[in-house]
Amino acid sequence: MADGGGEPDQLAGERATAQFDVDGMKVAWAGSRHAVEVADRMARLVASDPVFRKDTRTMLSRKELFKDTLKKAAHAWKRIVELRLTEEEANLLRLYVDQPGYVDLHWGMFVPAIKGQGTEEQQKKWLPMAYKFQIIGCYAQTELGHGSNVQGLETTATFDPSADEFVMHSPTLTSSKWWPGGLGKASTHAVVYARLITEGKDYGIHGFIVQLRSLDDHSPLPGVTLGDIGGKFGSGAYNSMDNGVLRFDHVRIPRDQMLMRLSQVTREGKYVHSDVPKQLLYGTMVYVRQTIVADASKALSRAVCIAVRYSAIRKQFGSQDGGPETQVLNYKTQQSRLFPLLASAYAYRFVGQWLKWLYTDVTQKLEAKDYSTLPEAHACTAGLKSVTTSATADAIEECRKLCGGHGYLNSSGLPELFAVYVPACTYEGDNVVLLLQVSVVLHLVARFLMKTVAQVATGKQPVGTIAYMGNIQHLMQCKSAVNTAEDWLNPAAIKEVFEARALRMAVNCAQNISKAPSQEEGFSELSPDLLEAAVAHVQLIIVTKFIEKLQEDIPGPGVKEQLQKLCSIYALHLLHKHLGDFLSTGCITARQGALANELLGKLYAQVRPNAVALVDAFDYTDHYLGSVLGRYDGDVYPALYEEAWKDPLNETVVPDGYQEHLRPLLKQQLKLSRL
Ligand SMILES: CCCCCCCCCC/C=C\CCCC(=O)SCCNC(=O)CCNC(=O)[C@H](O)C(C)(C)COP(=O)(O)OP(=O)(O)OC[C@H]1O[C@@H](n2cnc3c(N)ncnc32)[C@H](O)[C@@H]1OP(=O)(O)O
Ligand SMILES: Cc1cc2nc3c(=O)[nH]c(=O)nc-3n(C[C@H](O)[C@H](O)[C@H](O)COP(=O)(O)OP(=O)(O)OC[C@H]3O[C@@H](n4cnc5c(N)ncnc54)[C@H](O)[C@@H]3O)c2cc1C
Repeated sequence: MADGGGEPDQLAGERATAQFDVDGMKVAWAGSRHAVEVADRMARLVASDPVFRKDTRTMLSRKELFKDTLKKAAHAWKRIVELRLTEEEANLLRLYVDQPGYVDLHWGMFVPAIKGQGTEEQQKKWLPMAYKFQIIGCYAQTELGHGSNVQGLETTATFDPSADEFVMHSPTLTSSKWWPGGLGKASTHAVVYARLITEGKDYGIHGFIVQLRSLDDHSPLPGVTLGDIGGKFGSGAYNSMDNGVLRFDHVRIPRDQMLMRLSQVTREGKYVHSDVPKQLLYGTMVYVRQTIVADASKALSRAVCIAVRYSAIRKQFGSQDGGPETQVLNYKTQQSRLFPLLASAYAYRFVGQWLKWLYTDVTQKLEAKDYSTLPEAHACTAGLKSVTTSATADAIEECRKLCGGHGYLNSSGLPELFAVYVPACTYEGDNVVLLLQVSVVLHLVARFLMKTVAQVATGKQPVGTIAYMGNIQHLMQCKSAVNTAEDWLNPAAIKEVFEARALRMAVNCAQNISKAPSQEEGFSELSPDLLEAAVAHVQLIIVTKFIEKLQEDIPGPGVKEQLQKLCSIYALHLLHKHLGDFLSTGCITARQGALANELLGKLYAQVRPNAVALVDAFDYTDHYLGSVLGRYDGDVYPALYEEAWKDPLNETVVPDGYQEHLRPLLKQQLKLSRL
């Protein structure tokens, strides 16, 4: 339809200008042809099922929304069982249902916590029940008074040897468990983190499996107080989740419900710690942080897909001589705001795939009792979770603005996407707190290297993602050789300046900390700088993993070439954004910074004819996108128009409240005017 300026054929035209094989790009994005096929099948299965409709979700009351979530979760499970879906298929089906709910915590945290921290015997007992949904579990760690500081949790689990039981208790208001998803209304069980006390001694935080609700009528068990903590940011959005509050009043559980893989309490009440590092208690968080990084690319690519397609449809202003209006995607400002986000979506996708590999590798090593890579796994998951979620939340909001006024409508899908996504900056570790964890590692390495710089060639070399720091002698004094804008296309030139920037920032911090009266004071004083050093290090990891991805065989005409452009855009837009870091650490000159910006402009122009095809490669159904602006067919205006009429306000022509509030007001004003 061409009525009123809406031109769906516009997207067909955009697709025709693509200079690469979109199917090949789908494979590069998904990771394999098999992954494309399964994702496509599950997405279509969900999209074609009326139970999974979500177009009126933002108009539901909290109670209706929660009930709708229960219905969808139960229906999804029914389909998973009926169709005998594999674990991979079931996870994808749940992803495409796209409604946060208790199942996310059941599969995402309760089951992994038992797998990671339970003994074989405990796994045999609890996992089959969890796998069949005979019990529903959540992850109850955070308390009203303590979230980031896990060591500060107050809930107690005191061993009573006379009964061979633990007594779970919430001694203060601030010890109430507060936030756990699925806890408020749905869960029957929880893995509860509490201070273990035995023989009068406090042994710190440990995990316990606790039944909360009756399996007959779902009522809370004696001594257990449970509820939902209340409405959250945005309409629809994360309000489908029953984040909950939990208090214990001397609730007894059998001793064997303490998760005992890391440490045990004997029948007599003796505390025994096995030879595994204590930090494995945090293993579930490492697992989830890794999945959150992979999810960042999904959320970001959805927002970018909407903004790119709509920008190709939307037209504003004509040429001076009254010619047709211009697609807003042709404006250089729109491109310079949007294409770095498109490039970031691909960058996060590839770093997410790498992180999954790292996590699997570390897990295998842990099983073989090799704990050497645990700090690397912690620093990478914490840092990448922090940087990718913060950037993604900002990017979704930027995409909303890129869609102008219509982006602010719920029907654009962007307000809800933002509201669902933005707590990722807080949950599973506040992003600042997590970056500080990374900076501790960087500071230690930088301090060590500064001390041993003379013997660094013979000394113990840093490995993994901090290996570059071992190249300290070169990186502290190197000068970029870039002389033309095109020189910045060389991945080695990019890598060198990102490494030098990250290392110099870490070393500067370490030098300044060493001048402070104590390391603790120095660390506190310098913490804003340490955060920036950690960000520089994490951005280096993302850039490096993108470059490494391009060294792989990537089939499909033109696919690798497009990815090379996106990789350059990703790195150079960061260089442009953080120019102050690169200049102040002396890694590049002002002229080299200007050359990078010059190249960026050229790259945007090269991406422009491919932009729509690059978002098509994400392979999202209209159902999953949930946006009238991002429709595959580009038929935006009729859809926007139709969507408006679905609003409950439009159910009557004259609004409710007219008789009580509008009519008397209007009549009164009329009378006054006649006086
Ligand atoms: C089906 C598949 C789908 C899966 C997807 C599911 C996703 C579902 C999404 C649902 C949505 C939301 C879920 C949200 C759930 C939550 O939010 S759960 C609660 C999360 N809470 C936190 O993240 C708390 C953050 N705080 C911490 O992690 C720690 O307290 C902190 C690391 C900040 C500090 O730890 P401390 O022990 O107090 O202190 P330190 O002295 O700093 O550390 C001691 C040493 O331990 C090392 N360390 C710390 N953490 C880890 C870790 N995770 N792994 C390994 N090592 C760790 C640290 O480096 C220190 O080491 P050192 O002594 O220096 O060598
Ligand atoms: C939607 C949602 C779902 C959640 N789901 C769960 C769940 O299923 N299970 C569960 O157990 N928990 C859950 N949580 C809780 C979540 O893990 C915590 O909110 C999170 O870990 C942050 O802790 P906090 O709330 O104590 O923040 P705080 O630590 O109080 O943060 C407040 C401010 O202080 C700053 N700050 C804190 N410490 C430091 C420091 N050392 N240095 C500098 N600045 C600092 C932070 O950066 C932040 O700006 C959920 C939270 C949300 C929002």
